[in-house]
Amino acid sequence: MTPPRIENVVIIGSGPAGYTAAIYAARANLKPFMFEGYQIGGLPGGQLMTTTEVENFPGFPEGIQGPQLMARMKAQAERWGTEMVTEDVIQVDFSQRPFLISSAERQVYAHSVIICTGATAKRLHLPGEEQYWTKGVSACAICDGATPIFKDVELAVIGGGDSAAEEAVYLTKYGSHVHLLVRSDKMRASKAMQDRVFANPKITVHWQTEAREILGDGNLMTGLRMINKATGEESVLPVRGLFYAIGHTPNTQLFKDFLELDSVGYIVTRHGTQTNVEGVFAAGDVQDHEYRQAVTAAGSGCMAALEAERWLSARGLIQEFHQTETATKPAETAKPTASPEQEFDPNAIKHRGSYALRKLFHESDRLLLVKYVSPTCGPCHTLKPILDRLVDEFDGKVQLIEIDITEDSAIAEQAGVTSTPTIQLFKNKELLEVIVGMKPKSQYRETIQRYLA
Ligand SMILES: Cc1cc2nc3c(=O)[nH]c(=O)nc-3n(C[C@H](O)[C@H](O)[C@H](O)COP(=O)(O)OP(=O)(O)OC[C@H]3O[C@@H](n4cnc5c(N)ncnc54)[C@H](O)[C@@H]3O)c2cc1C
Repeated sequence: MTPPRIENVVIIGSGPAGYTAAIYAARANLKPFMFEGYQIGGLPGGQLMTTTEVENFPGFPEGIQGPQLMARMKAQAERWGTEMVTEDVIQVDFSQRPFLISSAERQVYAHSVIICTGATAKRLHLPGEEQYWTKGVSACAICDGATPIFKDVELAVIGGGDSAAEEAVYLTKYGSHVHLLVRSDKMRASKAMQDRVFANPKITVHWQTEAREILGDGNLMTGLRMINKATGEESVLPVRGLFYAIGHTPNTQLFKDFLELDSVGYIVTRHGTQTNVEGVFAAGDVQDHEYRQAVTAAGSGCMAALEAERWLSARGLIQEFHQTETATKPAETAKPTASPEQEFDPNAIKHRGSYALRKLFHESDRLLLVKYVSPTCGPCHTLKPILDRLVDEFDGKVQLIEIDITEDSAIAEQAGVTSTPTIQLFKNKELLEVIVGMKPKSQYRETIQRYLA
């Protein structure tokens, strides 16, 4: 029997920390293996897949969309030979060497592991929150506060700790007034932070107050319904922005039996990114409750890869993989593309744009999978490689058409698309099923199989 392959390094998580670790490990000829994640601890690409403009990542003076930034990091990690699978890790065993890392689809052995599973900002899941997320509602004032929609309007922050106090003060730079909603009759924030809040004439603290509902005009948030728990009185604040500062949950559930965690569940690291288990490193938000920025996560991802390489090298465990010529060659500039009419091939499996959709809708006798996406939609980026691979499994019986709703808004409106990703299945001009949002991979496969049967 062939012994199982043992990876030099497995990276768990694909936010800025994971991709940066992958770039460094791959360039060190370690050929890292990455579990990008899928659903359990956030999207592949991490938290920035849920935001729009990122204005503070160095190198992008004009700003960059979160999903675009992550796509660039991913491409860079892939270019240098990182092997990636879009799967969640569901179990690890750090008590044995090599370590064992398992997803629902495979088991991987590794001499070293870099954990970059990030943290998830806590949300209250209030009525209206889904609808107005990124349209007024945010979990990161430092990231989103300077966005034009928050300029010179009233804003609200929920929370009573240091982050809430800091964010309220920070937001006074942009908003006309900031309302701080504190659940109890005192704040947990340090005395110094509280003093800054109370001394700021642009902040009103609402004690013993809880938010109940986010109101909006269908497009943007316009208000917040809240209740004073002491008096029972309900009122509406005319705020155009709401920032949660109620803490983060680190994605460390998987590791609690093996790694030292602090009192709130973050991985404890020493001398950079080392955990209490030799050969296991942690980088990014999963071990940092203080800075929680893309650039600090990327920085610690770099440190973890360098530390893993040194650790492997000191123990003679490295199996080197040399770079291919393609990786080391600078990327070619894209060639000009032909018009949709010239490009259209009725027999192709994958298509893009309204021209292809119209032609296939009227002329194809195959099952059509129409995927509506938008450039700022994180889950859309995640779904792309998954559906691309899936339609290949069906030997040409399915055709996939991608519609970017920002380019083909009329088509999207006609199709009744209100959020992305939306998948519509058609056969012989008949709409068979609509799937909204990102679902488990098996659901897409089963749905296609059902209509092909
Ligand atoms: C709305 C919003 C806007 C933000 N804007 C900015 C900004 O403008 N500038 C800035 O610097 N920072 C911003 N931040 C903060 C920034 O996104 C984070 O600091 C950064 O993404 C942390 O990177 P990370 O790699 O540590 O983790 P994350 O980005 O959280 O990535 C974690 C990764 O781990 C994966 N994962 C989790 N569990 C598993 C598992 N079991 N198996 C496999 N994979 C798993 C997830 O799928 C994900 O890929 C923002 C955050 C939010 C929420």
